[in-house]
Amino acid sequence: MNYYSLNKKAPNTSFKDAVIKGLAPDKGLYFPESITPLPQSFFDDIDNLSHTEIAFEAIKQFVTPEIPEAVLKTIVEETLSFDFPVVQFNKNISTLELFHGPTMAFKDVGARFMARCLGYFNKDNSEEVTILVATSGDTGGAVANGFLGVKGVNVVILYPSGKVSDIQEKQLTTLGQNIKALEVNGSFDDCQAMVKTAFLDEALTSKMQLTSANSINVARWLPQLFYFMFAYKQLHKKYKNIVFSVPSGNFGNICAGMMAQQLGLPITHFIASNNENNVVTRYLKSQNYQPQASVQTISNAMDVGDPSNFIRIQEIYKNNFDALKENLSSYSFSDETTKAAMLEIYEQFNYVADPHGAVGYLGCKAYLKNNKEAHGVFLETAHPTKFLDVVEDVIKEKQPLPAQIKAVMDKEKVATKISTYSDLKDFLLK
Ligand SMILES: Cc1ncc(COP(=O)(O)O)c(C=O)c1O
Ligand SMILES: N[C@@H](CCOP(=O)(O)O)C(=O)O
Repeated sequence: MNYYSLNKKAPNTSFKDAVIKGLAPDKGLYFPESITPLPQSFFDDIDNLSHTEIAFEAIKQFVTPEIPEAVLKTIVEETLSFDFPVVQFNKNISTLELFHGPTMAFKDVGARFMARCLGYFNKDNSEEVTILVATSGDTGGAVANGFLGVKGVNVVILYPSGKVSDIQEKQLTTLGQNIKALEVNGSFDDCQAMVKTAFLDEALTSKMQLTSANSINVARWLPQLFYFMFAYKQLHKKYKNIVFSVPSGNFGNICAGMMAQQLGLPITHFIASNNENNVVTRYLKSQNYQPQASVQTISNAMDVGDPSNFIRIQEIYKNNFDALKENLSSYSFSDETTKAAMLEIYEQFNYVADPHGAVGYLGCKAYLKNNKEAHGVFLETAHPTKFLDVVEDVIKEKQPLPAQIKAVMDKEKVATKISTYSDLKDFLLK
């Protein structure tokens, strides 16, 4: 499959090149040249397909022939070595748990898939790649884990100082080897802007092959479309009118869901559930897209003021505001409302939600108020113990720690503090 740049000022390129470059030379995000819906028989037969068979069929057109089918099968099998269960709360609401991977957030799938694609492209170790990642909390840990020890790959993670949870910080600063962490005096948007600037800085790109493992990169972004198919498989016999509420920050996940819908998955509607970083909620009300400096919240991984992927969503809907509004609702919630929702979920359903999932739950409820016939699935995007302080404070109960969290708790943080783009450049050139 070939990809074009959404800035339309760079040549179209192959999947391989799009993955290795991350961002197009004109600073645009790559987007597939075509999207061919899957045959109806795929959806009719979905109950008989395993997760890996579903994933293979769904992503094949986007990555072949650069990744041969036999290799793709192995990549998908290795990527999806954990579960994606749906937990039903009642006849109107379910949650899809996306936190059963090694770093307990939904980023594990994209990071593991991309690591294997890059590993395949660099199988003869001919070219060293430096991966730059900006994280508001979870991408960093998932990428660190996914790329740890991968030959020929150096990973540099930028995270906003004091704005990620303690566990998230441990996950991205303690692995060592080919993983380096930079603690940035700024916000996630500052980290993301520095990364994008680096891609276009010839003084760097002439000396090293830089790429991204954020959802900018098509190999990190597209595998997220699997989740929506896995949920559909578990629910479609009971419910015909399925809507997804996606806790959103950089809008990669919800945009991947829209790609699943383009492939023919019968999703009735999407809900972008936001914390107070709500550029998209405001846009759907005013038709005026106004990114703003991010504010800090308890759902910190969604503290994004200028989401990268909204431009891909605009592309899917051909910049038609009415068509987008028909398929997407968006709501924004304060920390106080989010905490109240965490308590409500615990008391009513005996379920411990993390703050991001709780925002998704609230979005679901808001939409269902006027759409009572729908079944809402909110994505539980991270395990609650990644946000231990908030969760235990709200539900007033100690949480048992999963093995993945225990494994990093007592490790020593190693990070270099930086403040400006020139600090990043110096670090990379050292
Ligand atoms: C736990 C969690 N929920 C939600 C999000 C938002 O996802 P996206 O950036 O794809 O919108 C993130 C970060 O990406 C996250 O880590
Ligand atoms: N919420 C993310 C922010 C980056 O999102 P990405 O999907 O573009 O990597 C995080 O947890 O880091």
